[in-house]
This record gives sequence, C-alpha cells and structure tokens, in this order.
Amino acid sequence: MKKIEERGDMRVRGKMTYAYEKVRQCRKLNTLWLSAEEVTLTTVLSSRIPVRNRKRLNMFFIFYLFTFSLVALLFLLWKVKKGGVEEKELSKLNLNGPHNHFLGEYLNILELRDKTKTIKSLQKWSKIYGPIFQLNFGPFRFILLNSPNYVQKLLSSSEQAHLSKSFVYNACKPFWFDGLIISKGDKWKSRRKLLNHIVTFKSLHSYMQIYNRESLSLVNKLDQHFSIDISKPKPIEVLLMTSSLNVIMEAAMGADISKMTSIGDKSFVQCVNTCMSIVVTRILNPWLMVEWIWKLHPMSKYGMEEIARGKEYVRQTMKNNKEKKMEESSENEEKRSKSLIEDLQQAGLTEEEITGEVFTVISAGYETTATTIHLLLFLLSLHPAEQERCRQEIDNVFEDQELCPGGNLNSAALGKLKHLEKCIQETLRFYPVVPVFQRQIEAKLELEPGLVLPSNTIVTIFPQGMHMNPEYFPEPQKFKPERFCIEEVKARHPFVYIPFAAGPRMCLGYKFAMMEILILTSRILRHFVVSSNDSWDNLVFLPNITLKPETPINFRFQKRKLLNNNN
Ligand code: HEM
Repeated sequence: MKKIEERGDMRVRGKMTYAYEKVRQCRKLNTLWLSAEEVTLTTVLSSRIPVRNRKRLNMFFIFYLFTFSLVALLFLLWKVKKGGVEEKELSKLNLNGPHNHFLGEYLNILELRDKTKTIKSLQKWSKIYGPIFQLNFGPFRFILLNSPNYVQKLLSSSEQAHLSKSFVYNACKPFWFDGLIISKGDKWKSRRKLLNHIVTFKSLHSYMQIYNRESLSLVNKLDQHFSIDISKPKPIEVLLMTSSLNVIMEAAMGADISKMTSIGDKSFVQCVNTCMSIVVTRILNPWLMVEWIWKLHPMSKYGMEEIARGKEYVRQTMKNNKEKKMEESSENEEKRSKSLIEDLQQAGLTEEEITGEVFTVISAGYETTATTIHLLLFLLSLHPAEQERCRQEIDNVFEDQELCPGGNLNSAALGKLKHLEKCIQETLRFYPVVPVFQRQIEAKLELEPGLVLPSNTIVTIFPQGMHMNPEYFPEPQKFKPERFCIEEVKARHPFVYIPFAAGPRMCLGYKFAMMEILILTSRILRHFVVSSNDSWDNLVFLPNITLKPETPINFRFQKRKLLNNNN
C-alpha cells in the first residue's frame, strides 16, 4: 500500500517537474503552451500547496468527492423529477448511442473526461452509430449529427433560433465575455459585421506584409534551432505558436509582441493560453459548469487574475496605439490599415467588450493556424513525394519576380500554390483542428420527415466523423491531396467537409488562416527539407479546444542551398 502511495506521489511530482520545466522553456521563447492538467498542477503550485503536504491534498480529494457526490445526487433527483416535454420528445426518437442505459451518463463521462481518449472515443462512436446518435455527458444529453444532410439542415439554417451556441461555451464567458464566438441574436449579428473588418479585401491585402515578415523571421529561428546538435530531431510547436501569435497580435491589436512589456511575470500570450487551458478543464469536468462550485474552485480565482492581466495588456496597447497615431503623419495614417481594436473603439464598445473580442479573435486565430502548419509539416514529412511536389510549385513562385517582388509573396502568388493548398485541405480533413462545435437550438429543427429535434436540444458536430467515413472519402486513412481537385470537390456533398464549420456562423478567419498557412509553410519548404521519424500511428490527440498532439512531434530540418538566398 505504502509503495503504491509513493508511486502516486512520484507521478504527481514528475508531472509537476515536467510542468515547471515546460513553463521555463516556454518563457525562454516568450510563449506558453500548457495543457489543462499542467495548468491545474501549476495552479496548485502557485497556490503554494506543497506536494508533500498530504493532508492538504487529501482535503482537496475529499472536497472533490463531496461535491461530485452531491452533484450526482442532485442530478439523479432532477432527472427522475423532470422528464419534461422536450426530454420526452427526445426520448421518443429512440436514438442510439453508447452506454444507453440508466448509468450511461457516468460511463460516457469516464471515457470523454480522459483527454487521451476523448477524440478516439468520438471517432469510434461515429463509426458505430452512424448519421445521428446521442451521448450523455453527466446531466447533459448531446445529439451528434454525423451525416452531411443533417449537418446541412442545422448549419445552413439562418433562423436566429438555430444559431445559438450551447451552454458549454459559457465556460469561456469569463474570458471572452459576450464575444463573437459566444454571443447570439442581434448582438452576434452586429458584432459579426464589426469583426468582418479582419477579412475585408483591404485588410487581408494589408496583412500580406505581416505574413511575409513573420515567415522570414520564423525561417531564421528554425535555422538557429536546427543548427545546434544537427543530428538530433527536435520539436517545433513552440516556434510555430509564437509566429502565429505574432501575426494575429499585429493584425488584431496593431501590437508588436516583441515590444510589449511583461505585466507581472507573464506575457499576454501566456495569459491567453492559461485562460484557454482553464476553459478546457472546466468543460471536461461538467460539475465545474455549476457556477457556485466553479467559484469555490482555486482555478476560478486564478482565471480572474489572468483576465485582469489580459485587460491591462489591452489597455496598454490602446494607449500605445493612441500615441503612435498622434506621432503619425496624416498621409501615413491613411496608408495604414486600422487595427481591430481601433474599429471596436470607434464603434463605441466598452473596454471589457473590446477585451472580450480581442481575446476571442486571438484565441480563435493563433493556435488553430499554428497547429494546422504543425500537422501539415508532419504529414508532408511522412509523404516526401507530396512535399517535393509542393516545393517545385513553391520554387517556381519564389523565383518569379512578378509573384515575389523584393522577396515577398503577393496575393497573385497564393493563387499559384494549388498543390500546397490541397495538402492543407487534406490535413484539415485528417485533423480538423477545432474538433467539436455545438449549437443549442431554441426552436424545433426538422432533420427529415419524422425526425424532429425539440427546442433546447444540444446538437454537437464532430467533423472528423464525416471526414473519416469511407462512404464520403474512400480510403480515409490515406493522405491524398488530390481529393481536393475541382472535379472531386464538386462531386461531394457541400456539408461533408467542414473544418471551418459552414453557414452563417462559419469561421470568420477562414481566409486569414489559409493565407497565413500558405505563406508560412511555403517559406519553410523553400528553405528546408522536412523529415520526421515519429510514427503516425502513435499520435494521440488531446481536445484542448483545438486538437493538440499529446507529446511533441520531432522533426529534422535540412537546410537547402538556394541560388537566390534572399527569399
Ligand atoms: C485552421 C484555422 C482555423 C480553423 C480550422 C477554424 C475553425 C473554426 C470553426 C470550426 C469555427 C466554428 C466554431 C463554432 O461554431 O463553435 C470557427 C469560428 C470562428 N473562427 Fe475560426 N478557425 C481557424 C482560424 C481562425 C482565425 C485565423 C481566426 C481569426 C482571425 C478565426 C476566427 C474565428 C471566429 C471569430 C469564429 C466565430 C464566428 C462566429 O461565431 O460567428 N478562426 N473557426
């Protein structure tokens, strides 16, 4: 018994040392990437609860056990008593699903809460249960749509009542307030219009400078990274995350991240990341969705401290922007495209609302693109012929003065990177980096005659379920960019491939992301031949809001000899 306890202690201590080490490494690179568990551990550390103080840990355990039992009991009572109209209507549909019995709620939770199994379980159930099935997650019943026809019915509906996000998104409220991803009704409509600024032709055109500058800086950093101990394969995710963050920070906040001073001992990046990790922990522990339990949890206080720090950063950036504007000549001001913050200020949003929207755009926009580049490079490492095909296309573009004047790719160049674009699309088929999204419908939705979802149903979409279905994508386990040639795309159902969602609430940053990924990846492949000895089959993904490999992927980057080394 004593041995088991000691082993348990060692595990916790090992994990804490790992978390500490990761924080240290990330700080060096001015970023932070922590899993929710690591945040929990660092939260415990920062609350100064020593590991050896077993009594204190035992108290935590008793607290959890007590609250869990209490919530479970309340839920059982509620379920027995409720059986409301909507619940009865749903039950009448007799939908299939795993552990579809009285204790099912708890068994689903056990599988979904283990983050190493969440994605695998969803994949398994999508295969077994087909176009529509139900999942019980604690007291909540989620309906999963897994067929393009049903998905189209939901996502293409422009009825306000079908556009609302589920209550699960409330976990993000302390950080995003009523930001675009969460908001609903007229507020969502007006905010969507306002944030559309990011994707107007003029704005996207002005971001080309930012993408090009950042891609050069990334290549230099990769060069340094791989010049030390050349033969050793190394992870690159922190470098990719930092670059992607620089891009979105400059576009959204007009801020140069390298010039931002740290508030306390944390950068803005660390602050956004910590908030996101806290959100995931809360979502995967449904009892933490109960407001009063959440307020008692140490992570809640920690989260509020982070958001205060985040607000201070936004305030600092607004002040800097104002000073910059005053120094700028009116001619320069006209040339410069306004940052999102300036637009939001002009529209009369409060400081809290601006912080919410900025946090929303930054957290929606940097990890998604960085992870896509990361996985794309991994897939191209495993498929050298596809990598070479991309490189030929890239070399042609970089060596054409009209497409790459002064060493910077222009918008016309992006239209020529057709094969690379297909590889990105195929990567997002394998790994839609936003693995799950949800709606909570406020009016009935007819999926087909006789199959009507009652109002208040929580509808979940897990794109990978359709993306890996051989009926829609033959040989789904094979990396085949040619699936995205025009003829095949036209022949497919328009709602079968949805990494960016679809319909009125489709990803706002779709074009922004594609342009960034094309430019950053093409510059990398121009300068390096990328390989990896890691195995595809051993990859385990964690659902950290965006998909994240559990352990870093290691790469080898071999520098190419270029005739024209300027670009
Ligand atoms: C590969 C990159 C990306 C992927 C796969 C992706 C995917 C998605 C998905 C699936 C949604 C729907 C989420 C939901 O319904 O809950 C979404 C929404 C959103 N995305 Fe992205 N995204 C990416 C990049 C970006 C970027 C770069 C930005 C910002 C510049 C961005 C901003 C947003 C916003 C603001 C929404 C909310 C839209 C609304 O509710 O009206 N995304 N994204």
